[in-house]
Amino acid sequence: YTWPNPQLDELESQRYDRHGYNSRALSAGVSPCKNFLFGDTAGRANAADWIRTAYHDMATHNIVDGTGGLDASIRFEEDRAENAGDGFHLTLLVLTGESNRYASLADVLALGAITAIEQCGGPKISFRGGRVDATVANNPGVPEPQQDLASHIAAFTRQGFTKSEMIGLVACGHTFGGVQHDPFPNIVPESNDPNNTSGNVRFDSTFVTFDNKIATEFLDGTTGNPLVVGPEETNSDKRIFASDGNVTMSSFADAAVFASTCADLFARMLDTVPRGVQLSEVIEPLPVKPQGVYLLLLEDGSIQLNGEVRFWNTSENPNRKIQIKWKDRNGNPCDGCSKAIGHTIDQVSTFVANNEETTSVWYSFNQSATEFVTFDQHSSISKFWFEVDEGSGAQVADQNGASFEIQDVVMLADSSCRITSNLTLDIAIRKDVIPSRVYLKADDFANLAPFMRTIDVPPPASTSGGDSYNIWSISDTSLNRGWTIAVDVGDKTYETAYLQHHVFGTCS
Ligand code: HEM
Repeated sequence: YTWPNPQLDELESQRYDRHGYNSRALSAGVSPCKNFLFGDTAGRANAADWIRTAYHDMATHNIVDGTGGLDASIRFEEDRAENAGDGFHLTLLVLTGESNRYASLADVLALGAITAIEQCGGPKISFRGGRVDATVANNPGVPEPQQDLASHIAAFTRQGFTKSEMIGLVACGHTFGGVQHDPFPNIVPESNDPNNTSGNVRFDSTFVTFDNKIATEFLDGTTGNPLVVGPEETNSDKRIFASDGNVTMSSFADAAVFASTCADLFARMLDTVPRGVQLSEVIEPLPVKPQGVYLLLLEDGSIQLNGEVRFWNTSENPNRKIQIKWKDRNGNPCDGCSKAIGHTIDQVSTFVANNEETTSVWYSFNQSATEFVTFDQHSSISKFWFEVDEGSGAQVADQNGASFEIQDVVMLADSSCRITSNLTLDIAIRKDVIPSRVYLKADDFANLAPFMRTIDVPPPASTSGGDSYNIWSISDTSLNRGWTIAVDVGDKTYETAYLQHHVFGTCS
């Protein structure tokens, strides 16, 4: 995709910015893989809960009528017997906080599962974005261990999976985690282990690692999987795994076959959404990605460009020099529209999948850079790009000629300020446009899922702000999550970058 695309930019960041500089929160929840944020560390793991939650959320899908699928409806379904245990509740507690207007809770549930799998030894999984959060529960239909094989085959057929895909998906899921005593006392006896108060009995000997031991231990008879060696009535894994004469499970003795089969099945599981929901293309990392880019109208009348840029799959090079270059408001090249941008050795991040690490380096054109990028408000900016010199001549990084576009119709003025939670926003709007509406778009939450409110900004009593801009002002105490400022002009909407952590001075 082409930057800027606020939704895909945000999903790309949550998907790929895992460790180190500018890392997002999901990976911390499963680092290390045995991490469990709610006490009892030996028996449970967030990684297992996040994967199980994604499956149970999806498992209501009906391929015939198109209802159900990965849509975060699990939050209305937690009290059903088929959703026994507190894993869903605990998962939602963590993952809700990562959702926002661009990343639905359902997208974050998918990302949580992908992060857990990829980071804990699993293969890279294709991720598409655009899931829509349900507002009510779906029909029940998550398989339960005491049900017979015929009903499990029927349940997976309804979800869109064949019998061998059912065997695969159960094995891929059950390479993580286990069964706890509390929700399943008939399957797992009470535990006296002070380190494992949930009494969790694991599906395989490596319960926080993606590997094919779920299959090899089943095949060689050493498995302790409580859904294989437990009471016959609830041995659903035993019935499922053996349902094709062990053909599928035997193929998983080859670790590469297991990994590639699981990569496909997990991706299909996560892409199972209610009919009518349109998912994006598979989101790949942008090779050169600006982030947090915004314009600020300063009190001296100049405009400041703030932001950072990530160079994917790149390592440190002390000889590297990077320039940001830009064109003026009218798309014309301009003298002096070029500046060296800054980097320090802590501006490095990493991403893990397939047991391989990818390194990225970041450069800044903001407070942490040596100097700000500023320009005159009359000439302003319309697009920018980078020139990267690794020591052997400059290469252009401009999205294959498209450059990185930025609008200058609306931006925050530096005179904006705060008194505790009361923000006074001074909004600079270009004088040569006639806005039909100026409003804030503010993120909010209902039933653990994000939604957007709008707050209209009243027109200014008098005009000010220099030759090119008028200042509109509003005070608001409710902007405690992400927000943008939008301006409707004709049938176009201009919108600022998504502001969340902007630092305001205190109002005088
Ligand atoms: C017939 C189908 C299935 C049945 C009957 C089944 C049953 C169960 C049961 C009884 C538990 C124990 C839950 C607890 O004690 O908290 C469990 C855990 C788990 N299941 Fe399944 N499952 C099935 C399919 C799947 C699939 C398709 C996936 C994912 C692809 C999956 C992923 C998990 C994970 C990761 C756990 C571990 C949770 C933890 O340790 O907290 N399951 N399953």
